[in-house]
Amino acid sequence: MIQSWPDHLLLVGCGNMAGQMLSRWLDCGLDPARVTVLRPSGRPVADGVAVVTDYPDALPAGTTVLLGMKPYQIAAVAAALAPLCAADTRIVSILAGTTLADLRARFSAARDIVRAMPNLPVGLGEGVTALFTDAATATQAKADVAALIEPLGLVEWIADEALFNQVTALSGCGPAFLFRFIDALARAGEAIGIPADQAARMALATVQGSADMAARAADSPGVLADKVASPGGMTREGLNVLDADDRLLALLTDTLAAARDRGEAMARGA
Ligand SMILES: NC(=O)C1=CN([C@@H]2O[C@H](COP(=O)(O)OP(=O)(O)OC[C@H]3O[C@@H](n4cnc5c(N)ncnc54)[C@H](OP(=O)(O)O)[C@@H]3O)[C@@H](O)[C@H]2O)C=CC1
Ligand SMILES: O=C(O)[C@@H]1CCC=N1
Repeated sequence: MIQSWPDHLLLVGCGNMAGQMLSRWLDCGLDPARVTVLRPSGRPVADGVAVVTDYPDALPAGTTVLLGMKPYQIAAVAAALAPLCAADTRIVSILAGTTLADLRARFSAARDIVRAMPNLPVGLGEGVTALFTDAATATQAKADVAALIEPLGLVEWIADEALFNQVTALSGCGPAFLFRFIDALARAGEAIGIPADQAARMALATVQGSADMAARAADSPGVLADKVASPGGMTREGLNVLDADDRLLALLTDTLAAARDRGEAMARGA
């Protein structure tokens, strides 16, 4: 597709997550002169990107604002930013646990508000971003936001905001769970006698190769697992441990549920 970028993009906060999004956009051709980053530290971001430590007096017409600070900072940010917003200011929020209703209440002048939940691999164009908005957001704004997010990887519109904490648990938090898995696979290898550095290399490459293969395969991951397992062989014995009482499934379900519950608590202001 031919990428059409916002004329003006203001990032409020540019840390781990928004920084990855911006890095990918710049790699894909976004003109840095269109970007302003507001961050208290004033730390430089990238060549040509303006960094400010305070809000401008006004926003250029049609500015797209990416809210990329921590969720608990929304009240302070909205107090300073909302008076600068007009009907044509587009707001994209990546704040976990911050509902569209909350954003609409705080940015009442803005018509187009979209919740986005990216994950860290967006910096490679291999991320996942969930999107949600409501009927008040214009169709063109939805399309423009989707086009902005598209270079980051998989884009999934979520029909029901009630599922937003669930998808955040799966894909937003997911990289942390998978990094933990890779680490645990390596440490388990070490525990059964493989030198630590070799186990770390082998665990990472095994996960990378398996994910790449699963992404290209016609078979589902569940079927692929069975293809690795020779009847009466080693893999089946290992799978029997993971599968006993749905151990791995139960562990991951508990993991996602805990993350989801925290999102719901954050939405209640906890
Ligand atoms: N980390 C992740 O994997 C994901 C995070 N998110 C969401 O992204 C958001 C940011 O998380 P993350 O990037 O991890 O956090 P970071 O701590 O890495 O980044 C926070 C950013 O906010 C800036 N900031 C701090 N105070 C203010 C303020 N008062 N006004 C404006 N900006 C401020 C910081 O500035 P400075 O750089 O100057 O310190 C920094 O750039 C959160 O809302 C989180 O829910 C969503 C999906 C995944
Ligand atoms: O931990 C958090 O709250 C955010 C949301 C998804 C990833 N990081």
